[in-house]
Amino acid sequence: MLKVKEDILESMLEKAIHNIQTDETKLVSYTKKINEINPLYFFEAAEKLGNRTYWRSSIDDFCIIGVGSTLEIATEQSDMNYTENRWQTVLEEAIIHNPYNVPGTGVIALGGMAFDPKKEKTELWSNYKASQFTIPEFTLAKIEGNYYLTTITRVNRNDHAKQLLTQLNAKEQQLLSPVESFPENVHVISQEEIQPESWKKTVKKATDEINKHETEKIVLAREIRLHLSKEASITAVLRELVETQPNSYVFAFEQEKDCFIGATPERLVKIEGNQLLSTCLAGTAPRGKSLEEDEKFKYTLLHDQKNREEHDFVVQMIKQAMENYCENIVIPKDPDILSLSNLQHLYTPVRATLREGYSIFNVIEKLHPTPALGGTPREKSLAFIRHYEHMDRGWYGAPVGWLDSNANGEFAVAIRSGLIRGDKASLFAGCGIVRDSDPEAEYAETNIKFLPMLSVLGGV
Ligand SMILES: C=C(O[C@@H]1C=C(C(=O)O)C=C[C@H]1O)C(=O)O
Repeated sequence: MLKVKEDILESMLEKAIHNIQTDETKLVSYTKKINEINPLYFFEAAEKLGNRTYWRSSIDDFCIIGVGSTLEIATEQSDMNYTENRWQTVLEEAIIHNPYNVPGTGVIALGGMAFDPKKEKTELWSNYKASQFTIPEFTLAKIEGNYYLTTITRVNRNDHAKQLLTQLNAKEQQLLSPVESFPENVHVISQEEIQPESWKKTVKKATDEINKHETEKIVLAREIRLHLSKEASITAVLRELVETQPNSYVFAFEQEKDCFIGATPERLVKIEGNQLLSTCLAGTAPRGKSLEEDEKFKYTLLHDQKNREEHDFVVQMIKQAMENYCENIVIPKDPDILSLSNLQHLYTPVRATLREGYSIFNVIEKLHPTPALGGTPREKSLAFIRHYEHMDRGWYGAPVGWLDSNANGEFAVAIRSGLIRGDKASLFAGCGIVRDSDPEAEYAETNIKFLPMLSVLGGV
């Protein structure tokens, strides 16, 4: 990876074009600080400049927006080798100017993957690959009160630096100009649950399977389909998610006319330098209507054997997975509570030091799917889901996130999410089934898990 000192994009472009001998292309990446800008205004202004990606962290003042696509790393293969190799090659050949040693700046890829590439893909997810990462043409990063704009251009030997620069400047101006009006949000006109009774029967089937000692935990998800009052404005939906789900990651991945969007509380992995953070999240209770009731639910959740067992499957699996690539693994003995707007979860943070030679790709591959979204044991529970679940999860329940050229990155598990397609939307929610799960209670739990998305679409 060649780090150049020139801080003028034009001379970088000229030099890159001049040095290209063959038919190859080169990435030129230039990062600068810019004045404060509302990320959602930037997102809105980008509407006509290609697919957009939005990511806001659950705990830090950290938001990234990607606009357009300079390069796609996409594959229908299920392992991460192709993506990792391609990403490494891209970085080795890139010319990068980034004077800020801040995670999330410089060359960055944003993307996600399918929950289970072995499950047949339906038309619903036709625009999303089994693994798809975008290196955007423009990236806005808002990090701890600072604003960084990165421009990434792909040049070939026939390009003209001045011409490229004029085009980039015009787009940049469009992105940074104030938007005239903020779009209005939609509301739900009609709502269809996909086979709820059959889903409850599948829950029963899962508990039978568990009682036969075939498996210990199986996570089952279901879908609701919405008809919206008009084509949804992704900016408007994001604005409401950001406001209503302060303790969650808010994400949106556009592909053509579709957008996978949500607000998930579940971190899969965060890597900064060699410090790794993961989260075990499983076990659910509603929020109380009064402080007293809320405390009661919290206490019951912390002491409920079924929920503790469901949670512990995740803790044990993540611990084991970490042992492959990490040292200094620190896991609290007992879970804590993570309170969200609509419900609360048992929560155990996992901290560790990533050993040298391992990357975020290795960790994702080992962790996904954790028993919070798949089950225990992994292969048997996945086989059950593949066979009996009447839906195409697509990217729901899978890792989504970002990584940068300094090997930092963060991925969340894409739950509390939905796929918006114009004036239609599919929302997804699931829950962990264990020995004594009751189909009606699990059904009720999934109804609460639909709420974060359903409410921002004006459905409640
Ligand atoms: C599967 C979902 O959530 C997962 C399942 C949970 C549970 O069963 O208690 C809790 C948090 C998540 O790990 C979902 O929201 O769709």
